[in-house]
Amino acid sequence: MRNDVLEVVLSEEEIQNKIIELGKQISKDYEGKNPLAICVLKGAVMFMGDLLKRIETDVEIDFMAVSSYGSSTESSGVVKIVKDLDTEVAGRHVLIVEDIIDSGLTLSYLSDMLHRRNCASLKIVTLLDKPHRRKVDLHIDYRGFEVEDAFLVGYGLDYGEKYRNVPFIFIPKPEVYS
Ligand SMILES: O=P(O)(O)OC[C@H]1O[C@H](OP(=O)(O)OP(=O)(O)O)[C@H](O)[C@@H]1O
Ligand code: HPA
Ligand SMILES: [Mg+2]
Repeated sequence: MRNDVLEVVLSEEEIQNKIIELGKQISKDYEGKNPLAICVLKGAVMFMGDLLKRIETDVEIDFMAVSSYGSSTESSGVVKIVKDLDTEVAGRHVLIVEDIIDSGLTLSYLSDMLHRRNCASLKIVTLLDKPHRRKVDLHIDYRGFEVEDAFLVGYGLDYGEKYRNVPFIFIPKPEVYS
């Protein structure tokens, strides 16, 4: 075990079992629809890879990179697009794949942008949801886990770009932030 873990919040097994469930539901809902899954980089990269393997219908993929946290644990409130999509979304069934929804600012910004580009439908799947932190109203179609109000890392989630490669999700010891 790593020595910077205060508490393991979700084990590798819990995460993977939940992804199997989400994959089944999404496969059923999108049967025959050829959806476009959009990974919100960088945090959603692990979840995207594991989830796609559990979706049984044909899916196309693309990536967007946005950033609002930088090396802080609080959203700056300004969503910066670092990389836009390569794919035309007009007329497509878009599924946004996110690791965590916290204030909701990132996804509210992205959803508005994709609606303006005239996608045929837009749904959101997130592995983690922190509903108590929400600053804007947001409809979430598929949710893995509701989590407590603590800054989490691992499985794609970072603090200052660290911990993304850890296969489980945890609360780090307080000294990590100092
Ligand atoms: O609901 P919000 O308060 O907007 O927070 C959620 C977003 O913040 C994180 O991304 P971040 O901006 O840290 O970029 P990263 O994915 O590259 O870490 C996370 O991956 C979500 O995209
Ligand atoms: O809890 C979190 N951890 C890492 N990144 C985040 N971005 C929003 N909330 C979080
Ligand atoms: Mg981050």
